[in-house]
Amino acid sequence: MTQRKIAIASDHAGFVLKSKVKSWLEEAGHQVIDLGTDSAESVDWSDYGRKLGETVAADAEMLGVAICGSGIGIAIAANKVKGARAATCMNGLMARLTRAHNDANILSLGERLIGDEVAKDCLHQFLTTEFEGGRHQRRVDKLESD
Ligand SMILES: O=C(CO)[C@H](O)[C@H](O)[C@H](O)COP(=O)(O)O
Repeated sequence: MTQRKIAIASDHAGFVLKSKVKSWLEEAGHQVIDLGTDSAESVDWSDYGRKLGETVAADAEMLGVAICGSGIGIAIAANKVKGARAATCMNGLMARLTRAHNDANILSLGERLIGDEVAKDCLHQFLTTEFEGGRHQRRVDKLESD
């Protein structure tokens, strides 16, 4: 697998899975930038989603992993940032398709909704699938037109 720069962020409800994701990615040789949160103390997904969106959107080579309880709130926050394309995924097929068709640059996971094996499969698919371009590029480009 190509080694990547991967930023990760979670709220308190995603903190445990974020710690595991960090280990799995580092074991696989990826460079991980951990944007927090750093404990299970209650924080706001809106802050961490924005921070992750800004970090990933600023570097075309970077991918991101966002985690909250459902994977929804933190993705909504990341997607407010221009250039961030976060997709909440519940299985590996969704993670593969959002890379292949949407050129998603942030995988969003819900710690309260999926187990470790599903999370690992989502990560694997997300990191090993290339954007297909072509007709999909035209659609993604329209996201950036004002
Ligand atoms: O944003 C969410 C809902 O889409 C996440 O699941 C949050 O992690 C959740 O709302 C946090 O809830 P809590 O009761 O404050 O732990």
